[in-house]
Amino acid sequence: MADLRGGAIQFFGTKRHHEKWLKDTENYMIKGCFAMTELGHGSNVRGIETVTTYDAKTEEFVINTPCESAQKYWIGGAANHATHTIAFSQLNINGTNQGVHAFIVQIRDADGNIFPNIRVADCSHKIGLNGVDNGRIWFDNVRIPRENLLNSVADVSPDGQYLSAIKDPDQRFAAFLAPLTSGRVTIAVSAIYSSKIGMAIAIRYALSRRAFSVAPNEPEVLLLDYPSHQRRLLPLLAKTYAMSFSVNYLKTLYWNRTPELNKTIHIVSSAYKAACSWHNMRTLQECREACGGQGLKTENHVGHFKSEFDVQSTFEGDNNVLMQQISKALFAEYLNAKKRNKPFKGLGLEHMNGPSPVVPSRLSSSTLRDRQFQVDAFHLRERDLLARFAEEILKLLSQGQSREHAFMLSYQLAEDLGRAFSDRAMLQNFLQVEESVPSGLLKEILGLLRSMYALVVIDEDPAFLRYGYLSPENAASVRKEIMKLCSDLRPHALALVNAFGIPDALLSPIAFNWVDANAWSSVQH
Ligand SMILES: CCCCCCCCCCCCC/C=C/C(=O)SCCNC(=O)CCNC(=O)[C@H](O)C(C)(C)COP(=O)(O)OP(=O)(O)OC[C@H]1O[C@@H](n2cnc3c(N)ncnc32)[C@H](O)[C@@H]1OP(=O)(O)O
Ligand SMILES: Cc1cc2nc3c(=O)[nH]c(=O)nc-3n(C[C@H](O)[C@H](O)[C@H](O)COP(=O)(O)OP(=O)(O)OC[C@H]3O[C@@H](n4cnc5c(N)ncnc54)[C@H](O)[C@@H]3O)c2cc1C
Repeated sequence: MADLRGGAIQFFGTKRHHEKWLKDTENYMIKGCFAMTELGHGSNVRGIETVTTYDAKTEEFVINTPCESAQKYWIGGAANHATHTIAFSQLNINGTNQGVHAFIVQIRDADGNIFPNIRVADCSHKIGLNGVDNGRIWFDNVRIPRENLLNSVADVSPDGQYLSAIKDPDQRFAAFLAPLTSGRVTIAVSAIYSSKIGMAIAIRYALSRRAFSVAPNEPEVLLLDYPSHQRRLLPLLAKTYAMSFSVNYLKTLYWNRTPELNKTIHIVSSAYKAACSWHNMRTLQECREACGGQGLKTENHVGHFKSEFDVQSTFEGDNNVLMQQISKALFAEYLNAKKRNKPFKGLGLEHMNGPSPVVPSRLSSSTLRDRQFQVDAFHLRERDLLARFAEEILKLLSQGQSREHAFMLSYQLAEDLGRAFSDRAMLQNFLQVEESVPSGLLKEILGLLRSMYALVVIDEDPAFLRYGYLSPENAASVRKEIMKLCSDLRPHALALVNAFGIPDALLSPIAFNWVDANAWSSVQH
């Protein structure tokens, strides 16, 4: 995708690249694409098989696709339009593999003719996102100037010496991956935009659609007056609000990024991209079903959006793989603190430095709605899961397992921990927004939404019961309180979706007068 390519030149490139390529990329004289993924390797970037060598005689790099699994795959824009690509490849200098590097390669001329030694094919029809021409690229010993190596992290001198200020191959690799973060931020934001549209359509429809009377000669009941319908939609609305505040926080964090924050932004963007894209799919499915048959009409968006946005859990990093980055990073923080006897600092783990929170044995309605109880419950879960995860990893290591194998075997606690981290960070983001609002009705309604978010997270995660953070009686109280919160939020449902500020034109006929929209007079004759 052009924006990824432009970003890659900005991040991986240096002055010579910025001056030569950025302007033409921005004004679309150059149509770019981003060729990282291969048929054989997508998540495992370190495993890609494209190989680049250096010819000191001609001061050129030679890029080659050595086998069919090395063909670049899924490359957005490559099938029909892109003139240039950022090709990711192993760099082999004098027989030593220096790891993954990025190169600018022209693949078509301005008239769209494929360049010599380049082969391109289409990835064919997809279940969604068919507006993007995803393509496949083979490089047949393509020669490019030495200057086309994006050299912000490493360089090759004219006589073929490999030069890099980052000696540690892991950190050099990390530097090459850092630009992916902006795409993940974009996807997290975009996922919540589409969740908001789905919610606005489904709730507005539920405020006009009726089904069954509950007493003779009474009007049929509005869908949103069914407690069960409220239970299906309003917790998702609360989560959408929580994630909207969270992606705004992430955008600010990214916008104000510094090299020291790179790692934090990688972890938070991985967590939020996964959480928000999974939430979007779940929300769109529930909204689609809540609209009944109308949810299947493309013009009503909610169903169609599912196929368009399903890819968000995969591209820019598979969600399950990105979630592993969180537990890996938290384990490193745990070792750093415990083994070096240093306080936790960063990633919001400072709560680990204080005493373990105690959850009251009897959870009244006011306690369940109390922000301190909610924060304590989330802190307790994260703290306990991190300790359990670290203990399991250290035990496996002491039994002689490799680090990679230990992480592979501890996936259940890793997934629980990744979720606990993400939920707690989002609750913090929500509370920051709520605290910034002056007392009054808006603050009260935000408090209801925040409590709904926190209690639904507790209700949905078996860890709270599994590890004893809550008793079965307390878990039952949580469930009852959610029903009460649905009834408290019901009167504000329309205002809450209107507050998203989505222009009517971006909603769909069933969000308005769907009888008129389907009247004979509106049938195209
Ligand atoms: C430039 C952008 C401009 C704007 C963009 C707008 C875009 C709009 C989006 C819509 C269009 C999308 C189209 C789709 C495009 C694509 O899909 S592009 C291809 C995407 N592919 C991936 O995301 C690959 C996913 N895999 C990885 O990222 C990595 O392989 C990995 C799984 C994260 C790492 O695996 P591994 O080999 O196990 O290495 P580790 O040991 O885990 O990591 C090494 C160290 O590097 C650190 N690190 C990893 N990633 C980053 C990062 N992004 N930023 C910073 N640091 C990173 C990691 O934490 C490790 O550090 P240490 O633990 O300290 O060693
Ligand atoms: C529509 C679309 C557009 C795209 N655009 C681009 C683009 O422009 N440029 C580009 O470079 N790429 C692009 N991609 C590729 C995308 O980035 C990859 O699909 C993604 O990184 C996942 O890699 P993969 O498809 O090889 O899946 P794999 O990595 O093979 O993953 C398959 C499954 O294995 C699981 N898995 C993988 N590793 C592990 C592990 N260590 N532990 C447990 N489970 C694991 C994953 O969770 C997943 O469920 C695009 C993809 C699509 C579908």
